[in-house]
Amino acid sequence: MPDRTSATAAPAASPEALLEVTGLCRSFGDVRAVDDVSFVLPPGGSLGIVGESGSGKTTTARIIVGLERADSGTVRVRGQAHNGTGRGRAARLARARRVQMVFQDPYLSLDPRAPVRAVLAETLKLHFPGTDHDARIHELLDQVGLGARAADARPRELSGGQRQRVAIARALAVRPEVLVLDEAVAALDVSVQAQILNLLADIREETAVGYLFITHDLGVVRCVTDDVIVMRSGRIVEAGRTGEVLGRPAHPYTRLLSASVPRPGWDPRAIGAARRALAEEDAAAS
Ligand SMILES: Nc1ncnc2c1ncn2[C@@H]1O[C@H](COP(=O)(O)OP(=O)(O)OP(=O)(O)O)[C@@H](O)[C@H]1O
Repeated sequence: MPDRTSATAAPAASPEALLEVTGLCRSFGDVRAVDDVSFVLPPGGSLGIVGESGSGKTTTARIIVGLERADSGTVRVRGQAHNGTGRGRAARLARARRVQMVFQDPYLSLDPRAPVRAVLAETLKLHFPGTDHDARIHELLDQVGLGARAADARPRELSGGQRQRVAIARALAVRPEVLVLDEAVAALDVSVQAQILNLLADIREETAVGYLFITHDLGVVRCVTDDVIVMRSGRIVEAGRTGEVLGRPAHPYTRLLSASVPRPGWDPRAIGAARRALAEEDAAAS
């Protein structure tokens, strides 16, 4: 089996990195939510973070966008420190221009009563005050496949997929370098999910924005990421090229995640076997 566990535990400092996370740690009481997490996202790359519920994916994402503080470790965007210092308004806006986040539920992140035009204008005014934003609003709607008519709709009048397009447009409004997508398609039905994933692939090609995809869905990871890290109990247990990690998982935990996905010819007993292998590995490690 390939050893993919040590390569990412301490990535070499890379002048080419778009996003570089090094030795990130965060505990809540006794819970080590994020435990020495390090990875590199290259410019225009797409990296998936997978793991079961509670493995530390969201806490990692929240630290990267500045919604949560780290106990230790660094986050750098194009070599510049992105966490820790600079809590003032200007520093917060500068951080937001570099890294934006799209959440699972656009209902919670969008004001349901504000027309889409106002949602986008608010973000544009905040980051680019004193300019006329009409043309940019139409450009953004076009970019996410919504017609100009959507500008006057309120989020509650839109479908789930359309709302998520608005949330993506709002994130793109500041021309971020990194987009963190936290279970961004999990609430959508599969056909709409596919449309949004296609849209995100097109946007990456057009803009060279880098993606950090937080998801528990290995199908999503397979579709839209180049590289993946697998988290368990706050730690990275495996990392590498997505096709290789999912095609030939090296760690018993990754094998368990993979065995848990129903597919043609799938035998649910594989889950039991994978669980036993993981328990054996845990026992040997303790
Ligand atoms: N604000 C908090 N206070 C206390 N514990 C927290 C807090 N945020 C996260 N945790 C704990 O940290 C661990 C990691 O949580 P996190 O949400 O990062 O995992 P996750 O992999 O994103 O899970 P999910 O897929 O369910 O969102 C969990 O044990 C969680 O209960």
